Amino acid sequence: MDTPTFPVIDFSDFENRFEIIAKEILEACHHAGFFCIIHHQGPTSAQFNRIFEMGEKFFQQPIEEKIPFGRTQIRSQGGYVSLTPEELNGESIIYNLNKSEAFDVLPPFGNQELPNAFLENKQELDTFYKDMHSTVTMILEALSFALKIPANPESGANDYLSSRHRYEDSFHTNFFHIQRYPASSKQAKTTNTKQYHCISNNNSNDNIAKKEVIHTAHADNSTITLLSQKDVAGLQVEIDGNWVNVPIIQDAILVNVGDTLHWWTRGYLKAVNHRVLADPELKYKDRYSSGYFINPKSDTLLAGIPSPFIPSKTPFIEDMTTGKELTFEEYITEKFKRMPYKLGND
Ligand SMILES: O=C(O)CCC(=O)C(=O)O
Ligand SMILES: [Fe+2]
Repeated sequence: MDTPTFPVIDFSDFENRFEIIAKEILEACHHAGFFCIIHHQGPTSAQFNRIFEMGEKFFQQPIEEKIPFGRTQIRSQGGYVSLTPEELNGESIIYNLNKSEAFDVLPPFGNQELPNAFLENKQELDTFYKDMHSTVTMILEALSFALKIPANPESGANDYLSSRHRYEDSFHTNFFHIQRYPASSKQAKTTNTKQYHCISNNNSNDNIAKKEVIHTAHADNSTITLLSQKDVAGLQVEIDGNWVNVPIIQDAILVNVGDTLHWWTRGYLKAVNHRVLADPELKYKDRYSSGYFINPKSDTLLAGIPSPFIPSKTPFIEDMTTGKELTFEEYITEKFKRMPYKLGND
């Protein structure tokens, strides 16, 4: 069998080519669960690089400067995720099981306390955030259309999914995760090799030595995630049981289905495992990536999408059979209860 290729979807002339693009998105979400968009109207690589520069400025400081911004509970909102176990006021800071440190930026209108590296570029950051969300809206509208969900009877918009992920409702659910994997020449030795537990199946024949994996195989919790990797490759996605390398394409944005959308569409749209391997370049160069994790409003019922593609009845994930339909808040609480170990919200 041929090795699957990574889906690339061209967003040029979006309005006129809407139906074609929508179909391609649906096919990619149904099959690969992962794709990248090119010629889109969202942030460019140059804009992402500016955000990575802000991250770099923050990360390169001594740990004492970063600790005051630490995230201290599994579900806490925003802030610094450390590479090593650290404490803030006697509480453990959430630290990364992967070989990376991270900073989670919340949507701009919530007044998150930000370190200077971000605060001094607040306006640029806010614009970037909004632009990212506009891209999310375009993708969700296209998906609603391709899933044949009836349009809004008042406005005619395909807003079934996007109206449940409105920018102005997103403060407590969405976050932008900026991540730095230090060059291996600078890495301290860590002994932690625990894996994320995730709901999606992992049928992979994964015989890669653990030491080469710098972000273990997992599916995201989100509805969808918008990802970007800078300069140093290494991201792989599991498609049809094969690990497929995700190319770095100038100005492309990666998109993937998360567990919430997988559950919500009863498995029609797939949250697939992905991981990061140490690329040879990582020896000398830090690797940066970012993820914008989109979640629905807390009271959104994750059931009953009026689409002919989606059977209305649960259950399909054995683990999560509860006998009743769940809101996002109930679903995520239930999910975290069942997960022996979970880091951050991604
Ligand atoms: O670093 C990457 O390229 C991927 C990161 C990722 O999958 C995540 O943060 O959920
Ligand atoms: Fe991920």
